[in-house]
Amino acid sequence: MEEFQRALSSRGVTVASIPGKGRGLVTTRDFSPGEVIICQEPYASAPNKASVGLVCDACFSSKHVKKCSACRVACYCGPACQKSEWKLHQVECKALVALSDERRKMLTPTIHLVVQLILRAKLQQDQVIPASETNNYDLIKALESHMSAVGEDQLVVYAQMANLVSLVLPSLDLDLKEISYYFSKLSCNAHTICDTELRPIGTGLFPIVSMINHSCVPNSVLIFEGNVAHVRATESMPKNTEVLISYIETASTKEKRQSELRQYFFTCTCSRCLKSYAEEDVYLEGYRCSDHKCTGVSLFLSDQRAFICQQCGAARDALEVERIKSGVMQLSEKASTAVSTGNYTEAYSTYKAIEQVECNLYHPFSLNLLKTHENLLKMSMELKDWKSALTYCRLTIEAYQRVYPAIHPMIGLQLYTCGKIEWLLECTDDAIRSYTKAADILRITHGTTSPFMRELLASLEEARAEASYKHSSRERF
Ligand SMILES: C[S@@+](CC[C@H](N)C(=O)[O-])C[C@H]1O[C@@H](n2cnc3c(N)ncnc32)[C@H](O)[C@@H]1O
Repeated sequence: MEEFQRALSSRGVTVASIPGKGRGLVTTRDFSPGEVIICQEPYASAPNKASVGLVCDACFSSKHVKKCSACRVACYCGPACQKSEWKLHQVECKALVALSDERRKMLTPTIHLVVQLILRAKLQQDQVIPASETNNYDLIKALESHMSAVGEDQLVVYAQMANLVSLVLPSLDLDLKEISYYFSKLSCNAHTICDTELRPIGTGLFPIVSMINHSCVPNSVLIFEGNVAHVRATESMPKNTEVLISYIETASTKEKRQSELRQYFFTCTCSRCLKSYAEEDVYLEGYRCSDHKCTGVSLFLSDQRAFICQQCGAARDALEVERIKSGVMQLSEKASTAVSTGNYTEAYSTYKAIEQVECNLYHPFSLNLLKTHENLLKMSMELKDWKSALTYCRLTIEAYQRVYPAIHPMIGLQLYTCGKIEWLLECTDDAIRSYTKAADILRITHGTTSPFMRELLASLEEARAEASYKHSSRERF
């Protein structure tokens, strides 16, 4: 631990005991917005089901990926990644080749992650592969597992999964109880690895990042480049500030956030969660007043068995609301089927029907309506209907600005999409405005050096050049 703390202190952070939270990561110097607090490669990582075979197992790049010719499971983007993983994969490869087709099917991403973790630990202990002060087995051993709080049913699942791991690695003398601990550790310490546009592509265990506690009003953000974790400050953080990220989607009500956090065995006490009456929740899940001229929000009052508008007192029959909601559910199923079969025209018209019903049912700030607008944006983009796409993109940006803090990657990414659509529609000045706003946010959350950011900055330059060309042509003629 001393070596670990020494390595951290050179990065301007330390691990400290935080009342009510166990350990936490604390700054030992000032950090400004956009500064990288931690950058770390995973101790172990595995692509998710949708990305297996499409991304490199070593770096998660999706370019030039080829399968290992022996096991046909592991994938690499080139000789450098294959070589860097070879000592570990050599052992894994033999185990995979020996597996029957039936057993190969059991190799889920979580099992794969634990196999990687066990092999790295063993090879580091045998000094076959190097360990470092910030990426070694002692740090994994010291991670919180909450094993004593895990319920009976979950323990049975962990035991079954441990058994599967031992079937994949029969040549190792594995302690099944210890493997169950790994699964429990992963459940409260592993992070979902997302691509730059925040689509999940895998899971990884990062020993320093695992020291960071959660807040629903975080001061930092975790973004990945490939499978390398980057934690950046999203606000000014003076020395002695606890680094806080969000483990969950923060655009949801307190009840939903607390329920999602149960997997981590704590109750969040951030400023949002401490509010006894959260006005934002009322709007996020609220219904529209039956009088459409009224902007109030209706809440279900059980004693009156009706939804009552909090502004004008108008009542809405609970049974009628339930009937409309079940109609929306049926339409949603129809839309999902249309999406999965690639029938985007039908999906678009079904989401339009949902939007119409929801506009009459929910308050305009409702998360349900936001989801429908996100779906309509996706479908219009699939159909290359750029005008509709622009309408829905702008609507979602307005909603994101209500539900997220000003510096949030989701707002930056949506502004970037908006800029791209405006550019396609030849609305150059609008595109410049959207790209500029996107860059202002994303240079804080994503930094400036990744290919993704270079692409955004190049698009902004191109739009500016086009605008000044148009401007100068107008002056000339
Ligand atoms: C990824 S670890 C973070 C480091 C951890 N505190 C430790 O001591 O190892 C996640 C665990 O930290 C604790 N934790 C994280 N955020 C918390 C919070 N806001 N309040 C209380 N406990 C928290 C929970 O025990 C959770 O399962």
